[in-house]
Amino acid sequence: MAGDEERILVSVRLRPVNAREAERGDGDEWECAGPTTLKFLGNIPERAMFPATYTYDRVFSPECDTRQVYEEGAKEVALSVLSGINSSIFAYGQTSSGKTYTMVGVTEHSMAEIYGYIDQHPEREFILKFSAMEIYNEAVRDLLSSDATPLRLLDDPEKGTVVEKLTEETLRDKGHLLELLAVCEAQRQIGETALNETSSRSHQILRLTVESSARQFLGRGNSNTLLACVNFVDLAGSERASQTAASGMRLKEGSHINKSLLTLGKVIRQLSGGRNGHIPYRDSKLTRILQSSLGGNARTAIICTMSPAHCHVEQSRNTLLFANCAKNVVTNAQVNLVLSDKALVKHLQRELAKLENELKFPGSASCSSHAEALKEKDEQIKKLEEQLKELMEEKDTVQSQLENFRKVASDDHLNDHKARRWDAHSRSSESLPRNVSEDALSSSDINDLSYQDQAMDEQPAPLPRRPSNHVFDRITECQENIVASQSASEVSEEHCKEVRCIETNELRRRRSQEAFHAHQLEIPDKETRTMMDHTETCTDEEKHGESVTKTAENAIELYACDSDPSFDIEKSNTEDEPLALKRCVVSSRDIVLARSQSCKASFMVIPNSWFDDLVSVSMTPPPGEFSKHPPRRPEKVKKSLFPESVASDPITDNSTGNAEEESFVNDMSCVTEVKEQTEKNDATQPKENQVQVGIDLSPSIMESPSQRPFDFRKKQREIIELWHECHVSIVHRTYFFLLFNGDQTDHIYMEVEHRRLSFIKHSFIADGEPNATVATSLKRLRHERDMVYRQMVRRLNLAERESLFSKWGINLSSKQRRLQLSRLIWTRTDMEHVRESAALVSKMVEHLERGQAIKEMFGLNFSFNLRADRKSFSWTGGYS
Ligand SMILES: Nc1ncnc2c1ncn2[C@@H]1O[C@H](COP(=O)(O)OP(=O)(O)OP(=O)(O)O)[C@@H](O)[C@H]1O
Repeated sequence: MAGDEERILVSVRLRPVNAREAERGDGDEWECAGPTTLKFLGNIPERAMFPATYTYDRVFSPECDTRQVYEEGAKEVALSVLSGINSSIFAYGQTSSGKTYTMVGVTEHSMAEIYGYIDQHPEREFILKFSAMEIYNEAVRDLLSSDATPLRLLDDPEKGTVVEKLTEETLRDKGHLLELLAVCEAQRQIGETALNETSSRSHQILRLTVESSARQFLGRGNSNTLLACVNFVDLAGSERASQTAASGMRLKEGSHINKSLLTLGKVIRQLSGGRNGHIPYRDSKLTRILQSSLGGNARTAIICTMSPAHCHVEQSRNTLLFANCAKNVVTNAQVNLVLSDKALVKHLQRELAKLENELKFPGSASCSSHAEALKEKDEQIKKLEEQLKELMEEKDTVQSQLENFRKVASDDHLNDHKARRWDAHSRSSESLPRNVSEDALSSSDINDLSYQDQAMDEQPAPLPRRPSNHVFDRITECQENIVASQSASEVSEEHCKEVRCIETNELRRRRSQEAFHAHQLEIPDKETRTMMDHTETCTDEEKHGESVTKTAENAIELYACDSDPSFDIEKSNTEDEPLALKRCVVSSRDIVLARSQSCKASFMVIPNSWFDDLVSVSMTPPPGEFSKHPPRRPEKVKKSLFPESVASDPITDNSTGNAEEESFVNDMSCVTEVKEQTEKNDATQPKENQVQVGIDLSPSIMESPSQRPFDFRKKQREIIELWHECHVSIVHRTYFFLLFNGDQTDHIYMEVEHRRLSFIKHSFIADGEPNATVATSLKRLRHERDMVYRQMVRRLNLAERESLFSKWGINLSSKQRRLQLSRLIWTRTDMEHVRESAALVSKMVEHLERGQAIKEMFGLNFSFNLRADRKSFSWTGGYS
């Protein structure tokens, strides 16, 4: 319990002149000028440093009896023991000044009052214990024991200094106490000095311990006990040895007495100036034992006794100086409450709760620094956790890319193998659509294609013809290859086909019939074969040839580029026309669009099943395996794509199988063209079939872009809407949006994009309801948004991010702001939103700046798993 600071109660008692002094006529040097003032009556030398008057808490004149001294100078302090407060009463003064005389009286009065208090408080149970010791020649002796063996002092962590084996008698009653006091008096070292015939040669400490508890709580386990002790200390004389004419034993006693008193003086002086520095309690037995009473947990009263004699003026002044110091000493007495086990548990629980509360709500200054340190550490941990999370996400992304890369490599290996097989077959005799996945194109594939281009440029030779008797064998083999590779390269394989449309158109003029026939041959089911048989037996071959030629011409018109200055179709003769067309397509875009990875690029983010219908045609298994790999709607597709009006072409039948050229012939590429021609040539063809294959064959779509004015804005808006509906890659959207800005040369690209998206859109709902590819597409889109979300930290500083958040209406105080933003981009189709989305995504993707990105990027692969030897997009490094 917290105590109150108070100063030592210091009083001075001036004893009467004794017989010796009176006999010498020595006395009356001092006068009690008031209850607190002592005045020196003698002459003070001019240069003397000591004052004439002294003020203390109480000054007792020679006329005051010990009762008054007790009442006014000790009682309050002494009786504190009944309240659980330690207390000490000292008597300090030179020999024969009346210390023992005073302390005996004070002790007796205190004991009497204590017992009187006990008698007045029957509700409490008191236990009184008494012990007594003396310190003689710096040895502690038990005054209640006949054994004069010095006692050791021990340091107890709770009690402080304790005297080992000191007898402590539990008082039965007041009479018992008086008996013990008598024993102490008898045991105390007494000797005769020149000043005192019965001089106390030791420091005596009588200790009464009072323990009290409320009777009503006794035995319940929750009672509180007050425990304190009061010391009555009768010090040995503080005089100098010379003044007592000491010699021999007395001189030795004097030196020890003075040692303890000297230390006591040091301690008092030290304490009087505050608690700064070292307090030499341990320098003497006296100060060690009384340490708690000297500026500690005790109330203290010092009664300084002095002789009025002139001959003792110097000692009297020393006593007064000691008193002056003592009155400045501050003590901090506390109530000593001893808790029962149960009460102790309760108390400890309260303390624990208090400490926990301080930790939770650090309000005090002592806790604030710890709380700040904890907060700082928490923030550091949080940052590290975020960094770790981002690193883990990056790791997952890289791992995913690696797996995709491995998959592509595996596909490449497989497709290379197929390609080699196919090339072998092609070179040998036949010309069949190449169904090798573009997605899995290896560098050798690209080289092969380049070679093919070159070969075509240099050798626009007459179209080869295939022997009809090998057709179905080749189809079967091709389909086997396709089925085998389907699972590995399904996406790219299908996606490439659309772009092959563009490729194929270059050759349309010179080999439209072969290509057309090749597609016919890819429909191996019974109905198709019947149809083919029919066409082969058709006698109107010329008519059919014209029809096919017209189809090819339309296709060429669709992709013709008349804006390129290098293209001079008028200069081309008939044989050179394919070459000229090819040049047109190539030179107009500075790249062989047909050769690009554009198909994969654009379609990598588009689920492969968007093309399932068409793939089912190209991948239709041979008749014997049809049940294993049933096409989804082979009959409808077949009817749509290969109407009975399509007749066999003897040229096709007689194809010789130019491998390079045949590799350009793609089943899918022709599908659209054939559809166009079919639409035009066979007006009776049911519209139903067209819709069922998921292609919009409306005139607006099928019209060649070169044949109608180029309304860029309108087309752009339509494409943006389609992007949104088809959940197209936001990177693709961004690239496309930034690359194509309305140049005339952009026309064809936008037309292709528009048609592609229209086709995808219809594929989404080809079965009357959104198919599973929508979910796949959305999943990939979400993945892209996640990448954007992560890139924001790298590409944008805090200010830029906050500016963006504000611009996009994201509350700066909300959580997951970057995530919110990533989920917002490209979610609307208004131009302002589109521009901002494109700007943001381009910022996240390096090197994506208008003008810098060449337009061939339209055809590049925006996916993350491209082979290293291709120019590809990378989130971390732009294009590599
Ligand atoms: N106030 C007093 N009134 C009457 N007599 C007193 C008073 N004070 C002391 N005396 C007497 O003076 C004598 C010495 O007193 P006392 O023994 O108490 O001195 P002391 O300071 O204890 O000396 P020492 O240090 O040598 O023990 C005693 O005979 C005592 O009766």
